[in-house]
Amino acid sequence: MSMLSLHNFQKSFGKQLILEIPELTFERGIHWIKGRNGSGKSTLFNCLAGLSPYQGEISLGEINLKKSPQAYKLKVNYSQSEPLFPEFLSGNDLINFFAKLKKAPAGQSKFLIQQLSVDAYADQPCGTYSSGMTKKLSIVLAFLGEPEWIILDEPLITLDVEAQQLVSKMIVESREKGVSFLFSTHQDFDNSLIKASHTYKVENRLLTPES
Ligand SMILES: Nc1ncnc2c1ncn2[C@@H]1O[C@H](COP(=O)(O)OP(=O)(O)OP(=O)(O)O)[C@@H](O)[C@H]1O
Repeated sequence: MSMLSLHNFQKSFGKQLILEIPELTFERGIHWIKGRNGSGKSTLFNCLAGLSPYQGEISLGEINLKKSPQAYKLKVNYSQSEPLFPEFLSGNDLINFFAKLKKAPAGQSKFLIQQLSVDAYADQPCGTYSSGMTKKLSIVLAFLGEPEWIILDEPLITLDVEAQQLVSKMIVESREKGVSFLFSTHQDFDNSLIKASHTYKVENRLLTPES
């Protein structure tokens, strides 16, 4: 399992510089990124997931995201804060698609959809889902395959308490199997659920370690 690192990283929208991270390595573990709304957490995650262009380098061990995007994306999974899925596709359509893309082991999709009770609605079109149902689907997609890292933007928002506990349990159990995590919250939450090993704050374009 490899470390995730940034080197001379900069992200701008037009002329506006949003983030500047000269050098940073995320060691294996569970990393909690804090920051107020608009500080740049989602922008950072979109870059780390390979969904948004940036300047500088992002690497997973020896795998450079710009040079080997497919190899990188096989090992780094992502759930967006408020995901939008095509409303005419069903949860099952997306799960089957992602399972192939991420080379999911046999039986994994079934296990995950049962674990989060997504099986109750996975045959319905995504356009009919509540925000909590959409969020649970996106969490299932983020766990598919054999990722080394899973990035979860605001993993607990819009979920009921039971689902929050299930997702927290999935994170803790996957960590025990060696998977590392980056997750964000814009407000404090009870860290005894997820047990983050490192915390950071996004502020003034910088990502500063807190512990
Ligand atoms: N596509 C875009 N074009 C221009 N500016 C953008 C774009 N996306 C984000 N920004 C700006 O980048 C900054 C960081 O936004 P970002 O969404 O990453 O913040 P965040 O910390 O994730 O907050 P939130 O929790 O509200 O999503 C904000 O000032 C935002 O206005």
